[in-house]
Amino acid sequence: MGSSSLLQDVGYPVLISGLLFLSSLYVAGLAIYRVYFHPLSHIPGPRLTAATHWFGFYWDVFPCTGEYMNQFERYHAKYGPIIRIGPDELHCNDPGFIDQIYAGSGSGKKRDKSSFYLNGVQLHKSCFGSAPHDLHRSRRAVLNPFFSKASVTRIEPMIQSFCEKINTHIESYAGTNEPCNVTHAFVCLTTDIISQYAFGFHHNYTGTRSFTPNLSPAFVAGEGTIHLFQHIPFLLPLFEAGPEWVAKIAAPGTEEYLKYQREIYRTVDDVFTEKIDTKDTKKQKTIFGEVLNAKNVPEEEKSVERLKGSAREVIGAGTVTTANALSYAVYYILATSGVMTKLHTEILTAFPSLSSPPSLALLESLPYLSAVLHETLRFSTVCTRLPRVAHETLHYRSTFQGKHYDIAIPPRTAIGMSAQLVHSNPEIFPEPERFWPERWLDGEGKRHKELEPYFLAFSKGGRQCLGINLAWGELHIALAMFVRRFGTRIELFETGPGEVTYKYDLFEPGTETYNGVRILVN
Ligand code: HEM
Repeated sequence: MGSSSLLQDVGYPVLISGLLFLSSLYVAGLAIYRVYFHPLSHIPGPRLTAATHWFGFYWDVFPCTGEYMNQFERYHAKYGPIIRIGPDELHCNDPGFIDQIYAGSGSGKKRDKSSFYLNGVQLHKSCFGSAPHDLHRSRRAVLNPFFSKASVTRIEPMIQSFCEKINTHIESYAGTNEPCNVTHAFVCLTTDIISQYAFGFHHNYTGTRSFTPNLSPAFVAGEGTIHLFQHIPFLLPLFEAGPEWVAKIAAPGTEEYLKYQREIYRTVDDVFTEKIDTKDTKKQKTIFGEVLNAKNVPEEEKSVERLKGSAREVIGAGTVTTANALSYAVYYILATSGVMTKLHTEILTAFPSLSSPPSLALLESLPYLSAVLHETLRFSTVCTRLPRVAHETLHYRSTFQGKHYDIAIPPRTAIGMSAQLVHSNPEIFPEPERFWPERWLDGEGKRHKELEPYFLAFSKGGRQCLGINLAWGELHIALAMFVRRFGTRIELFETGPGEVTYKYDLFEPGTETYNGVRILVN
């Protein structure tokens, strides 16, 4: 019997009903399998999260945006330290398990990234986007030397000169009663620094006193799409290949993100066609010049596609993160009684002459500056859950909130830990909502290291932030130069806690208003 005679016999309504019935049966069967027979079925958590990804979609994509993470605390309170937050994903809220989840390569343990997580950005040709452990290690080895402490020390004068440039603009606001947006100032600063270091040239975002244009709106919009693409990955290549006007209609603001991305790709093309000379070893060394010159880097790691991936990750990861932290620092220093006076006094002693900034090594030895920066990063952290996929079985055996748990997590399971939850854990950070730099200092005012194991701002292990030394360098130099120059002459302008309290998991903290931290200079 042909298909047309089958249709004539049963008719469309019956056929469609049959298909719907079979689909429902499949969906129900899959849900039952996931809840009762899946290798993770023994892990506690709400049934719906185990049964379907659409639960996460509901909280993170539609009708909510980036709010799934905010549910975890109450799930943990109900179900325990390790919970199932998706059919294939777990979340842990016990800081004692950090070293298991984020084990370093030195431990001999392998950690992949989860493909669901990476779907959101699809940076396949980068370290960040390399899911398998070994591939990640080999790619990271190429970039590691450029982010060592010694490399950051070499570019200190460059960092200082960009800081001086933005501070001169900020100075021009003095006495005008005109607010200056320091979030935008710091985004311009970090963008020019990382571009200069990567390519030996920059777009001069630090060139205008209004700090516009800057990449802040592009990043906010771009990060807003990550959850959608995690759930519906085929949309991302379409978005990236499509015209900017389509992006503008579909999700206003994302066209700016596309523009930024295309600009980076053009820059890498210019490097390859030698319009930009990164190989001139007499000039300041650049990341891409060094990679292309290196004899020990395999040729396939020098391909244009590979370097586009790296350029995107390095420029993307190295801008808004550090700029956010700097602007959060300014907010908390000005909003918390006594902090500016104490910090200004410490910095003045180490930095007596405005025209000769001290070395980074000296700045890093200042206990209160270090405490202020750590306390800032406790709030201004990458707020998403950063899952890792262990190759071995993980055994959680511990007492959590008075109850003993013995849970075996099968190999190749994605499990993450939200830095935001750890950083607001009152057992580790008493009065977590309070900005209190002294928690990082001992009774004599010296820095202690007791809280270091719970400091997750840069994540931990083999996939922790590649740019951690550069970030610390920029944070110390920029904040010290800013506070030295403006100290007690500045005040907040129409900036409340909504600007620095994040409500949404948009990778970078998603805040209520996105106006940025604004100040008046007297
Ligand atoms: C305060 C500033 C910064 C914070 C809080 C921060 C935080 C993080 C975190 C949490 C990760 C782990 C992401 C994951 O697990 O998927 C990460 C990765 C990364 N960061 Fe940063 N970051 C900062 C600054 C920088 C800077 C200045 C750079 C410079 C290039 C940078 C480059 C990277 C790269 C390339 C990765 C991917 C590393 C890999 O997968 O091996 N970051 N960062």
